[in-house]
Amino acid sequence: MSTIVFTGGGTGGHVYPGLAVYRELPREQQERVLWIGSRRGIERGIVGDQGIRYRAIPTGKLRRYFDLQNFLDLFRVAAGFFAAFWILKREGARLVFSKGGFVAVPVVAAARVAGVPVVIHESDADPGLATRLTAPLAQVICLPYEESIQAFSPSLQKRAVVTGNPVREEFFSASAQDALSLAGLHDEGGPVVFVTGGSLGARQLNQYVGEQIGPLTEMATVIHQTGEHGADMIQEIAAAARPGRYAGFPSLSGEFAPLLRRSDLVICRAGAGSIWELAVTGTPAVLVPLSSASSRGDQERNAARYAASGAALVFSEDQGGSEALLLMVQTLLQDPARRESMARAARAFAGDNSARSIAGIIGRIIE
Ligand SMILES: CC(=O)N[C@H]1[C@@H](OP(=O)(O)OP(=O)(O)OC[C@H]2O[C@@H](n3ccc(=O)[nH]c3=O)[C@H](O)[C@@H]2O)O[C@H](CO)[C@@H](O)[C@@H]1O
Repeated sequence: MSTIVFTGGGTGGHVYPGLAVYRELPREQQERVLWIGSRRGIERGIVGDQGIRYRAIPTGKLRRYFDLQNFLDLFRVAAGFFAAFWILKREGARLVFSKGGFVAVPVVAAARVAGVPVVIHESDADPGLATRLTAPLAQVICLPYEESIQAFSPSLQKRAVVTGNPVREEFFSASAQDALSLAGLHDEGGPVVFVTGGSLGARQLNQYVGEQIGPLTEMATVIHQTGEHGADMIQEIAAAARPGRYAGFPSLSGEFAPLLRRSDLVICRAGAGSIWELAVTGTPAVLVPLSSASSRGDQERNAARYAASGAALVFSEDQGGSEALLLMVQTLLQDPARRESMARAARAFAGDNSARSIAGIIGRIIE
């Protein structure tokens, strides 16, 4: 029986939506899935935990600036291409589904040469480099928004389908009840603020929490996901928090969806996956996008697009420091009617089950 190959990695945003699609496939198709990722990327652990077969290939980063590493990486990408080609042939691959990230580029190129149909999905409002490189090789290009189509040439636009962003099933079904106990806290029934920096954590959010943990925990119970790089600060922040009102974690897994459901407000980066999970759980948010000075600016555009729906507010560095953010949080926590209208806007934004639509596209191609 031929294999369905999933690929994608580098950050959680290029892995979790792929898992959401995987889980919507019929069981007999799930059993045929193999994930191709990198040797050391975040995807290896996440995919491995799901019991999905995994093969690693060499990968190189695609930088937009000049660096001597680029030459080395060219060889790594070429090695990745041949490794992927060999895997696709040996497995008798029937289809490749790419969730993007650098590792996906040689896999999609190999699929094209091997004559294997490719479906790709882009999460961000405007396509990243990997999507721009792989779109011409794809049979179907799945995009989050109608206006995302404009980024492609007229011939590629014909292959584009607007699917929204796939969110894992647990975000639809999670219950808020007992969520705080999963974080080791007693639920007093008061407001809960969840601060999350996305799959890699966010130093800036960690700094804000560190500076304002006293007043924040006077207003609410605070759950804080720091990223691995912030693990060392958790103890110090906990010591400055009101007792019983703070729990910090480098990363969360099964607790994530229930905690989103229980939260009255989330403060987070504006990664595409994070935004769609907020939408599905109907959780009001303050988005603090990674600035265009330190990224390609996708989070600023994601944030602006989502905030325009009324589901979130955007806080940017030039609005002030942690005191200004605290004020915004306080204003929202004191206004339940406003949060209720934000929650309604969020749920309306989420729309249909995107993972199911993409699984349907895959199913029709491999029929
Ligand atoms: C710094 C960076 O490059 N960020 C990009 C990355 O964000 P990032 O990798 O953070 O991705 P998203 O915000 O899209 O999704 C984060 C995912 O990680 C999960 N999660 C997070 C923390 C945790 O402890 N446990 C956990 O499971 C969330 O549930 C979510 O599914 O990919 C996104 C999608 O292309 C982009 O929009 C972001 O700009």
